[in-house]
Amino acid sequence: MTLLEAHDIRLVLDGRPVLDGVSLSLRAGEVCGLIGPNGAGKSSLMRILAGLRRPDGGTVTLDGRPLPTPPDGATARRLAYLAQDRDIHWPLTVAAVVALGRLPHRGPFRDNGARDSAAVERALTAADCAHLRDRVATTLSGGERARVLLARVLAGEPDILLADEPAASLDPLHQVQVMALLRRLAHDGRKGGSDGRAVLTVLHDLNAAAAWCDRVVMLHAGRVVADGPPHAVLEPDLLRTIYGVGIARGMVDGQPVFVPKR
Ligand SMILES: Nc1ncnc2c1ncn2[C@@H]1O[C@H](COP(=O)(O)OP(=O)(O)OP(=O)(O)O)[C@@H](O)[C@H]1O
Repeated sequence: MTLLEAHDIRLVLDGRPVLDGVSLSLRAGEVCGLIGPNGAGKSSLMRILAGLRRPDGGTVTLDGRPLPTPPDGATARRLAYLAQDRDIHWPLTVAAVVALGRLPHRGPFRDNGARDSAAVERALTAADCAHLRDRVATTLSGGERARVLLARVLAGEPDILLADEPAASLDPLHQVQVMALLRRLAHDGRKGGSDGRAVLTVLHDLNAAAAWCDRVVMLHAGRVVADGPPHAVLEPDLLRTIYGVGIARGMVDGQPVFVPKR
């Protein structure tokens, strides 16, 4: 079942085509990786799918209806967006930053109720931030900040998560934890609500894309050039053409590995 769908999206910035006829559908129960070189248009597409930017052409639908842009309350409860930018500008405690993720559920002028507090606790634990709860968020390391901002979107308990490079500044343990978390979020939703849940995540790490994604969409120069299972999209000839560097593919302990060649 398709939850979120972009059809023939076009975006022009500073007179330059950034997205040129992009179509992509996100289905319930899947983790879909969005890959492609720097400047391919990945973040621009994510912002359009999150309802934060209007495209110059094409349509985005959520549950078959036009996506409100900017998102309304019902949309914000269903769909969350984790931006690539990991800055935290407010000198709030980590617990307070994560609690902001409940805003779509409780409104701006009410305190968190028991259900909100429980969701915040679950999110702090899931993103391995519980021990940071009383720290002032602006004093955290880059990786710690990244996990806190992930916890903030998880606290909103979204059905659809759009995550822009969620594991980019994380150490190997936390990379694995975060990718496993995204996979659980999408796959466990299959068993739960009738509509299910889904994750679309921008990744530069091809190993992570192969290990964790059900499907990979490759963007190049504002166009989708491949869309399919990881083994089909992460194909050495295509990777060399798109990235402009040879990338060796092998298997280690039953897991595909990708190594850019010197
Ligand atoms: N506000 C803007 N004004 C003009 N050009 C922009 C603007 N935002 C993005 N661009 C350009 O649009 C193109 C796509 O940018 P985008 O951030 O979507 O790429 P990306 O695939 O996410 O790249 P990266 O992997 O480096 O994060 C780039 O060439 C970028 O310079």
